Amino acid sequence: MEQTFISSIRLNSPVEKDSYLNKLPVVRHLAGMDTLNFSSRVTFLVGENGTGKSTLLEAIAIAYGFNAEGGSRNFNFTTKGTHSELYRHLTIARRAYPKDGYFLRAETFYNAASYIDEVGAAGSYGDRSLHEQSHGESFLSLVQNRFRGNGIYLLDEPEAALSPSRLLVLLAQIHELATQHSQFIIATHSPILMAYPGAEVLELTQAGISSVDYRQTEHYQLTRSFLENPEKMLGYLLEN
Ligand SMILES: Nc1ncnc2c1ncn2[C@@H]1O[C@H](COP(=O)(O)OP(=O)(O)OP(=O)(O)O)[C@@H](O)[C@H]1O
Repeated sequence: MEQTFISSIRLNSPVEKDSYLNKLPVVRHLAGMDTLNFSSRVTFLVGENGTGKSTLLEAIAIAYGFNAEGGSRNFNFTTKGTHSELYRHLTIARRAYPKDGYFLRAETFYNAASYIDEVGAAGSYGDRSLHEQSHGESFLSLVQNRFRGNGIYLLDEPEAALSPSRLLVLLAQIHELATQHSQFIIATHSPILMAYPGAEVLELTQAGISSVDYRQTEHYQLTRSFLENPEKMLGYLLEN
């Protein structure tokens, strides 16, 4: 088993009865299990839209000490306090302390970039304001310039901004950082990313959370069937 910074999480108290969080299968599942273990250097959270991947990742990030809207653990800004209360109910088992860390969310990346400009920290991000780069460029710039290794990196749908070739660059960066003793927990829909060798793929479904081979995921199977025979699938889809 590899040494990870976050080795497991558990629900330490019941979520408020009238909260929407109780309806999320991931929360119900956590309530019914002892711990959810993170034993690989790279863990993917996958599943259908709305299954609670971002909610879980955000709660892990806040409980670990990150700013709810993203950034390093030194970031301290809020533009819209929309995060859930789940973090209050999470206990995180830490096996070691990282030298670096970042919580990256596609949806609040713009606000994090503004904060970096405001505090004059662009030097650590490739010496160019992230706002002067395209979404994908700024995203990769962040990973290439700011992620230093020996760190914990929580990424929410990093593929959102990236072309397929840049996604492969990201995969190589993840590998380099993982071999430098980093841990990644990544919510994703990308069958390319989740193919990272040795990664654990945790699939969130209505039934709860299970560890699967990435080839078993709907993301992989649907993308593969489509690309193998687009005409067939489009025929079914569009015939009416
Ligand atoms: N403030 C809220 N009140 C009620 N329901 C909410 C609230 N915030 C989120 N939800 C619901 O929680 C569910 C889980 O949302 P979440 O963003 O975690 O899903 P996800 O798995 O990350 O989805 P996606 O793949 O689309 O990013 C969604 O069905 C969403 O509508």
